[in-house]
This record gives sequence, structure tokens and C-alpha cells, in this order.
Amino acid sequence: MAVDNDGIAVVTLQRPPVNSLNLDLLQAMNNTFDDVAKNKSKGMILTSASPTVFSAGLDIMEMYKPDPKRLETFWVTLQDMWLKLFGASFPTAAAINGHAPAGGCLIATSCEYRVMLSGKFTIGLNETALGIVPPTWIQDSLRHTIPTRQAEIALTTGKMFTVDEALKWRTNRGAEGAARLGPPVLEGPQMPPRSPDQILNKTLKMCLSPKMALDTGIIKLNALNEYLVTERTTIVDNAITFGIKKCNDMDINIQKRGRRKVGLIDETAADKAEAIEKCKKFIKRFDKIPSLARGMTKQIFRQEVLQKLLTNRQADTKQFLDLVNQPKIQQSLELYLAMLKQKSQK
Ligand SMILES: CCCC/C=C\CC(=O)SCCNC(=O)CCNC(=O)[C@H](O)C(C)(C)COP(=O)(O)OP(=O)(O)OC[C@H]1O[C@@H](n2cnc3c(N)ncnc32)[C@H](O)[C@@H]1OP(=O)(O)O
Repeated sequence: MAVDNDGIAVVTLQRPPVNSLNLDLLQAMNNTFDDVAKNKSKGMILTSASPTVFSAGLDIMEMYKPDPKRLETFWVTLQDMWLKLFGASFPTAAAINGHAPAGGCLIATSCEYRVMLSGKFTIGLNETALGIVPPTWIQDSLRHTIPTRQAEIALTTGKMFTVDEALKWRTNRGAEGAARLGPPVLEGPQMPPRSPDQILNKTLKMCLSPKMALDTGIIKLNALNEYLVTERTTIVDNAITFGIKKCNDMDINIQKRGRRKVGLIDETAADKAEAIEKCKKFIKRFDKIPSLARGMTKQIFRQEVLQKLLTNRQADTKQFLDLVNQPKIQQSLELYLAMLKQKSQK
């Protein structure tokens, strides 16, 4: 870990050749995260010493023909790592300078911001493709980063994203998208749009009748509903325009032509130094925000997901141990290791 003059900690994963997460590396990460919290660093950036791999995910050797006690410690330490990183009160960002499969993607999605190097790298949760079911909290990390629908497809297909896909895979709403929502759904003849004042006047007139007065609440709701349905496209357009303006004010990168960024990564960079600079810029956005309020807000925002693991830790561990100890899984791991070895020898 190196802390810069701004008080931002840059933590570099350094376990050659591919930063696979074994017990020792996970323990070192946990100690480092504790130090960052204790030192009251302004924020933390995670990156890798390898020029091509951010992290290859869990060290398969920890799961292949494992020692039972070590395997349990390994899993509990991974849970700890995620609880500390995903739940960190300080700002976190990942400068992803290479491939980030499975556990590598987990680390990245546990951070608040991701900058990935342009190039032939990939990122994603590929567990299902390997015949492994990613536990709830690993799925939750992705769901917390990209929209639920996309997260489900990515998880069930074990999708590995290219850098371009990770940046661009997003919902397409915006001005064009709003138009694609189609015309307002109205029963009967289309009503010309009315302003809220017109609707209120109409409602008040109707309320003059004693019978209608009884239905005041319903009439007001109906009038509001009618207004919202009639004006839907305009309301969506205005909201998007307002959102884009706010994002621009806050220096959040938005493509204006009707495409919102909801990417797996937030930005790309040409090299590691630029990626770190961009991460620093993200962390410095919080300079004027009281850190206690910021940290607590983040933790409340993430609490539901964190709490799910905290209350189910033992069951989650048992599930992992049962899975890994299945002969079929051991066989798959053996084949996968052989395939990786063969590939690396080419
Ligand atoms: C309920 C369970 C939930 C589980 C949650 C998470 C699951 C995981 O994280 S499982 C791990 C999934 N990881 C992967 O599928 C990635 C596998 N690795 C790769 O695809 C490539 O290695 C990578 C693209 C990351 C890098 O490619 P290269 O730079 O070309 O390196 P090599 O492929 O040549 O690898 C060098 C060396 O490292 C060994 N290796 C790679 N990955 C792992 C790993 N995850 N665990 C252990 N060892 C790994 C690879 O076999 C090579 O070894 P040697 O042949 O001995 O040099």
C-alpha cells in the first residue's frame, strides 16, 4: 500500500503470475483494508502489479483436493474480504489494469467506481460457465453495479465482457428510448395534455357537488393519473434532460444522444497511471462531503446486501464446502486446471 500526498491509498495486488486469490493473499488484503480504515485515508484504489491481469479470481488450487480445515478458513476469509471491501465506509475504486474474471470481477464490483484499461482484456462472473453457482452475495455485487435484468443474463450465461462491452452494455432510454416507450396508453379518445392548474380547476369544479365531494380523493388521483399518462413522454424527456444536466454539473460522464451509462465499468484509460488518476478524481469528488455522513449513507445503501451474508454466513460456508467436495466438481476443477496449464504452455 502507498498513500499519496492527497491521503489516497493505492493498494497493489502482487501475487505473480495472475494474482489468484489464495488464503495468504486474502488475509493480506483484509489486513490492508483494516489499515486503510485505521489510517483514515481519504479513499482506496485497488490495482495490480501485473501488466495483464487484475486478478484471475479464486486460486483454484485452494479448492482442488483441499485440506478441509484450510478450505473452510479460505472461504470465511473470502467472505471477510468482501464484507470489508463492499462495506468499507471510505471511498473505493478499482484501476483494473488487466483481466478480471470471477473473483477478480467480484473485487472490482465491490468497489464504488471502476476504470479499466482499454485492450484485449475481459471482466465478468464466469462461474456458471464453469458449472459453479455463484453465491447470493457474489451475485448481489453485480446486481449492485448493473441493472438487475442485465445482471441476471450476465450471471446465467457466465458472460465475460470485453472492455468495450463492459463500458457500453447499458439500457437505452434517453430521448430516443423515451420515444420508444410508445404513445401514452389511454382508454377512449386521446385527451389533449392539460397543465396541473387546469386539472386542479377541473377537480375543484367537480368537488362543488356534494356527492362528488365524497369522491374528492379518487377524483384528484384520477386527474393526476390522467395528467401523468398523457404527459408521460414529456415527463420522461424532462427527467432525462435534468439528469444529464446534473451529471454534467457533477462531471459524471454521460453520452447525450439518448444513451445512459449503466456499465459494468465507469471509464476506460490508456494506461495504469491514467486509470489511477481517474480513480483519484472520483475519490476527490467527496472532498467537500462530510466523511461520516458519506460513509454512513453508503453503508445504509449497501446494508441489506451485507446483512444477508452476515445472517447466513454459516449456511453459505456449508453450501460452499458441500459443493467443492462433490466428486463432480473436483473432476471439473481438475480438467479446468489441466486446460489452463495446457494453454499457458502454448
Ligand atoms: C461457490 C463457489 C463460488 C466461486 C466464486 C468464484 C470462483 C472463482 O473465482 S474460480 C476462478 C475462476 N478464474 C478463472 O476462470 C480464470 C482462469 N484464468 C485465466 O483465464 C487466465 O489465467 C487469465 C486470463 C486470468 C490470465 O491469462 P494469462 O496471462 O495468459 O495467464 P495463464 O493462463 O498462462 O496463467 C498463468 C498461470 O496461472 C495459472 N492460473 C490462472 N488462473 C488461475 C486460477 N484462478 N487459479 C490457479 N491458477 C491459475 C495457470 O494455470 C498458469 O499456471 P502455470 O501453467 O503453472 O504457469
